Amino acid sequence: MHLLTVDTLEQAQNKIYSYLAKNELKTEKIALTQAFQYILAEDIHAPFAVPHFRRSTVDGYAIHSLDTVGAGESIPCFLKVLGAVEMGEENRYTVKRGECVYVPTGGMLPNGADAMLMIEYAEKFGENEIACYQNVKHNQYVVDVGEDIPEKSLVLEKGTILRPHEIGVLASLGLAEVLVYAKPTVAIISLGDEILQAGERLEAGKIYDVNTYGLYAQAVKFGFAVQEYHHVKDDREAICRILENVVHHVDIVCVSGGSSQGEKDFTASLLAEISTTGILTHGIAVKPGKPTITAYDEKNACLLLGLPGHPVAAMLLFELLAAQVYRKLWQVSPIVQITAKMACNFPSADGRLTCQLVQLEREGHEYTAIPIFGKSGVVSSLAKAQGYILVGMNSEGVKKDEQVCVYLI
Ligand SMILES: Nc1nc2c(c(=O)[nH]1)N[C@H]1C(S)=C(S)[C@@H](COP(=O)(O)OP(=O)(O)OC[C@H]3O[C@@H](n4cnc5c(N)ncnc54)[C@H](O)[C@@H]3O)O[C@H]1N2
Ligand code: MOO
Repeated sequence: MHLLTVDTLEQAQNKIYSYLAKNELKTEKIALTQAFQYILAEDIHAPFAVPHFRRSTVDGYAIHSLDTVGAGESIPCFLKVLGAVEMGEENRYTVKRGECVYVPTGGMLPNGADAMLMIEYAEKFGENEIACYQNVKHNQYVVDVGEDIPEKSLVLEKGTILRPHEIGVLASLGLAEVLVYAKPTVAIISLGDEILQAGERLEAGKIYDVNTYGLYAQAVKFGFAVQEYHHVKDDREAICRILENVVHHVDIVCVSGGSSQGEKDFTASLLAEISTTGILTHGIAVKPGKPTITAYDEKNACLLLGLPGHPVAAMLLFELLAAQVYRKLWQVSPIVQITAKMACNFPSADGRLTCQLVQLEREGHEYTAIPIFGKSGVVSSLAKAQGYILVGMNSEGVKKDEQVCVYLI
């Protein structure tokens, strides 16, 4: 009888981390248009203040706010119009007391003026005058120099995931390129005599390949680049050939299936042969995902993961191992979690950390987490889930109505 000696999830993660951390993280300069979902590899300081000139936030007249003290709907004050600031042009005017200049939204404020009067509260009066029907406050509708981003301030930190929002901020600084971590390249190798590819005829005993596509999308979601994917039958020689080949040109090899101890489960022995470290972990105290294998090839700086064939386990373990360890290396903030109330009692697995997929239901301002029961081979549970909860290996479980952290997926 051969039982797996299991690592805790943390031990398995730390082993991988210690090898990956020996290599310098690869970075590259990329165009801002391509930067979505990359991770920033440098702190960004503002090279200049944003805005770098005082701007109006409305269409109206740049004025001295003190001129409007006491003005209102029935008692206007009168201001002389000097002219208009053109959009995108440098201001040429100086506004003195009793004067004003027309400025469009976003235009440059003239010298002297300290506030904007919206055109809705102004009425043309004669050739060069307006009647002002509002008591305008100092700085009203004006964005000061550096009010948005002060010069030299830290705008974005290294390790920030670039969403459209951060890309907009970088664009405001006039940056056409940005230094990011290069996406680690991934090869996915799905094993199994029973696996069919989409488009092939469904036959008794066969199933369609889920893991190649699920892992592909997981990799993209977490900032990796899938370089190649292969389906290989349970033939030791064939698997060995492909592993020996891909290990030279990707950063991570994800083998799906063959992780357990069946007659045709070759992953562990092959990863032991191919890596320089031998097997780092075979068996993690986590449910699902127990038979997961890790190894590292120092010659090619390649992480080797033997993920369980069951799709729920394969996708989850990719997240817990590859994604979380790389996020730690990149110093990315942890995966977003929300608090929810447990819908029912939920037991823990004996001596294993349980990662339980849950559905979220909203009641008013609170969320309820409903466990999705199903074995880790049940694919439909993946699409129902919005997140997962972790139930500690030494915990007795979670009680109904207890508050839990839900990691969003
Ligand atoms: N005697 C034991 N049997 C099993 C154990 C054990 O400890 N002792 N562990 C079970 C657990 S837990 C898991 S998880 C699986 C792990 O299996 P393998 O990694 O060896 O994978 P396979 O046997 O090849 O496949 C398992 C299951 O997953 C399906 N599969 C595989 N690849 C795909 C794919 N690309 N797309 C969709 N589904 C896939 C496969 O058809 C099997 O149903 O072992 C248990 N057994
Ligand atoms: O890892 Mo297995 O997926 O526990 O079912």
